[in-house]
Amino acid sequence: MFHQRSFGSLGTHFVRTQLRAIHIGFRRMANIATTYSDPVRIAVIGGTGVQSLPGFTHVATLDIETPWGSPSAPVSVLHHPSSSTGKPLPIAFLSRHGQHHEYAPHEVPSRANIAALRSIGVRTIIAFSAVGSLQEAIKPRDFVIPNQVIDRTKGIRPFTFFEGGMVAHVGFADPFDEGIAKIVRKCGHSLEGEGVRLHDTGTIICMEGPQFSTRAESSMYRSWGGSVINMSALPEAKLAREAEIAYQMICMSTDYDCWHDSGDVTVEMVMGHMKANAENARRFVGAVLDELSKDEHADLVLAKHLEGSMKFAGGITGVIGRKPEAKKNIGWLLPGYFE
Ligand SMILES: CSC[C@H]1O[C@H](OP(=O)(O)O)[C@H](O)[C@@H]1O
Ligand SMILES: Nc1ncnc2[nH]cnc12
Repeated sequence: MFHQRSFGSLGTHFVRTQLRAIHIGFRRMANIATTYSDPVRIAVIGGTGVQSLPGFTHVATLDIETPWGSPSAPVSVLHHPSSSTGKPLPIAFLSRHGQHHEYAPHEVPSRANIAALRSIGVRTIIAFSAVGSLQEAIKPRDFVIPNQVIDRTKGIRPFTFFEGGMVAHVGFADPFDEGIAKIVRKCGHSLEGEGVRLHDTGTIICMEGPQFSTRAESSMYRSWGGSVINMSALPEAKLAREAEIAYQMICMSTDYDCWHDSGDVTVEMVMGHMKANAENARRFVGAVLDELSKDEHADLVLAKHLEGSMKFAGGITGVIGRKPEAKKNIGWLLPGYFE
């Protein structure tokens, strides 16, 4: 048993190393750059079933190391052919659960993900999530643009950049970005009738997982007014707020969790709906990027409304009390804020 286990882990390491080598080899063969000199302002985080964004021109793959470790995958820089400006719009794409869905929800390195995106200039994130529906009216394959979240994670995920000698308390009354949400809703409605059904608002219950909910929990969440349930909105949205990034989730319903008589949620169910509706998700994100690339949204995309907010939220620790390691890390995330 012992031998089997140690051989197994060596084997896994070997296979991973080989896969990485093959992957880097492909990147070289495909002539994909490993650096990108212009700032990238918009990122898409892909969730379950969205490990890549087909239909965009892949121009660079960035391996970024942060004080909080490596992100869940290399960050891809894609060019979106903007219909409004004519210039290609660079966007970053990051697969939340890794390139092959190897990170469970509680293992996703969210701090590294958000810090890595911020470090290349990202100020707006559109995050995808596969969710269970807690309301009859939200049918499988419907999209929901959430405006609230209830935290049912268990405190086992690192959830702040500010600790170890730098304290911050940032406002989180509205966990998503209403300015970005308005644009996302408008784009979603423009696709209605072409297979997209959209719910303009909703409350996400973000549970710990990785196991799905019990029937009692599912009923309780419904009685709380929850619209949908996932395992990924937090701490991602909180960390984005601390990084002064405008963050909006787009949820796609894949099941009725376990409260409904149509059958309990399974991974097959989630993946089946994600796969069947992938083209709608792609068209949806394309429409959102088209709209965000317009000059009139430049300040919104740059999250000017959040700029500088952490100087005050994070200025609570007296200069003498700031620990060098924490200061160094925060300096990496928000250069020049706390000198
Ligand atoms: C595979 S079902 C549970 C899984 O799906 C959702 O992932 P994501 O939000 O990344 O699309 C949910 O949050 C769970 O992680
Ligand atoms: N029922 C569910 N519970 C939690 N996360 C989910 N993601 C998709 N369906 C889900």
